[in-house]
Amino acid sequence: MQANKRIVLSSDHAAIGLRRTLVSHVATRGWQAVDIGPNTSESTPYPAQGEAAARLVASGDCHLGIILCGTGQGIMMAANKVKGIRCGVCSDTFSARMIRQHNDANMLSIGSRIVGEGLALDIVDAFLIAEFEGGRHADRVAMIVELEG
Ligand SMILES: O=C[C@H](O)[C@H](O)[C@H](O)COP(=O)(O)O
Repeated sequence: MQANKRIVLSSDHAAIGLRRTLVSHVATRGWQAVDIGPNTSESTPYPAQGEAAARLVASGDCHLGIILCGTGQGIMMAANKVKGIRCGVCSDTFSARMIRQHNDANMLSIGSRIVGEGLALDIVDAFLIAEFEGGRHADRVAMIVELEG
C-alpha cells in the first residue's frame, strides 16, 4: 500500500463521472487524490487537462497520475509532451501492470467511452499495485528519457 502518496486525477468532459468514481476509489487504496476537475459538463479541452495533470507529476508534487477522456488517447498524447512523463492508455489490467513494471509509467490514461466502471477500477488497482522492475528495463526507460533531450 502506497500510504500518503499523492495521485492527480484529471479528465475532459467525456469522463467526469468515471473520474469521480476513481477519485473515491484511489482513496480506499490509501492514496491522496488530487482532483483537478473539471466539475462542469461544459466542453473542456483534453490537452489542457492532460498538461495540468502531467505538470503536477513532472514537478514531483504528485507521485502518479490518472487521466481520462473519451478514448484516453488525446489526453495521453498531451501528457506525454511534458518532460518526464511516461503515460500509457490501458483498456486491460495486463497492460496497466506492465506499463509500471517494464516502462516505469508515471501516468495512466483510460477511455471512458471504451472501458466500463468495473474494469476501470481493476485497471487502476493493477497500475497502483505494480512496481517498476528495473534491471534490463531501466536501460530501455533511460533511452526514452534520452529522447526528451
Ligand atoms: O482523444 C480525445 C477524447 O476522446 C475526447 O474525449 C473526445 O474527442 C471528445 O469528443 P466530444 O467533444 O465529441 O465529446
